[in-house]
Amino acid sequence: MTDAVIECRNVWKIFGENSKEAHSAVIERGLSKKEILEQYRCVVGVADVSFTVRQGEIFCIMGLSGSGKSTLVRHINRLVEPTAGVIRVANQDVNALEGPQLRQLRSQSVGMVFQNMALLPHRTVIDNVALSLELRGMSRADRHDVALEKLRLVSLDGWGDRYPDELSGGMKQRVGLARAMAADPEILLMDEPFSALDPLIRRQLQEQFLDLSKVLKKTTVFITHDLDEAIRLGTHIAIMKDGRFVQVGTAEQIVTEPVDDYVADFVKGISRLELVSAGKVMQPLAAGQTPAPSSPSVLASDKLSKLLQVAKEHDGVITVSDGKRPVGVVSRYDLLNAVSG
Ligand SMILES: Nc1ncnc2c1ncn2[C@@H]1O[C@H](COP(=O)(O)OP(=O)(O)OP(=O)(O)O)[C@@H](O)[C@H]1O
Repeated sequence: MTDAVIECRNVWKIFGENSKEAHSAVIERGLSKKEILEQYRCVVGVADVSFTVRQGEIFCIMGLSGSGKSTLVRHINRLVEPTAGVIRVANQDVNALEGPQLRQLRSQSVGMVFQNMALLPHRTVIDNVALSLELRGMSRADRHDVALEKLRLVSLDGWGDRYPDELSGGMKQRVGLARAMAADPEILLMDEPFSALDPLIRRQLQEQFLDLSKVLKKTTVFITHDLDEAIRLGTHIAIMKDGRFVQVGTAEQIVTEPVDDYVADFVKGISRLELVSAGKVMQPLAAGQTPAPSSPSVLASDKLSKLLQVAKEHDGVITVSDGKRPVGVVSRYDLLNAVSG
């Protein structure tokens, strides 16, 4: 599709001197990460990963430590070169970019936000935010205008003249976000940007980021260890293991249809109430079947929390409609089953 902003096709990253031989061996003989290490002294960072992120989407990548998340994401601005595969950003082959085009990709098209963003301690907050604009040669007045606007977006107006060590951890992260946005990149790569923060601040920053994302329509790849965060933010979620994508889908798909025990372990204990929809848990109506007219009705897109509310007030089955006509029913048994997973 034309609105794909990031496309990765069959990307492999194998670290080590014999990476090409190791890559051929893994393609021909399907060796595991462990076997590649033993036989070729190479580490598989990313194994045959393909994905597309469209304009305005937030693509979340999850996986245990060492599963390859950071290595994969760093291919997008070519901080890492692939052993094989193609990475396209805004229809450009990233690995074919040279000198000025590559610099442009890194400084203007793609912004990065990390956990513990390093701010420059001897610069004020506003001068930290305006850094990329200064490097581009923008005048002081103009870059301060842009930086002030970005500080406002992250609710830090009034803090521009302070120094980083006067700010809390959460405020520093917000300055980091404002700095990334001041460069106005089309793409944001976020590597666990909120994970060092306490849960309340983290939640606030997530909400702020979601709001900004809707307004600014940035295309984002977001690494997180926290499934709640991925569910809250992600248009799609990918689960990685040993360099591979084990499953890619919406939060609802990942939680209700985990493809294996590894994914099932990730989603264990996640509340389904705001995630799973009536359409997913209903029994479809058979041809000619009509639900009792007295049964209460919800929409197929309504979540389990809504079904529970309705079930508190009515004993019988609940009708599910597509907005025009009934398409299924949910019994108490179906509902309890869906809530307990
Ligand atoms: N420069 C490197 N040289 C050799 N191996 C590397 C290098 N960078 C990463 N690796 C290996 O690649 C694999 C993936 O690492 P990566 O840092 O991408 O994982 P991650 O999922 O981001 O982990 P974490 O959640 O801990 O940040 C690991 O086995 C790691 O040891």
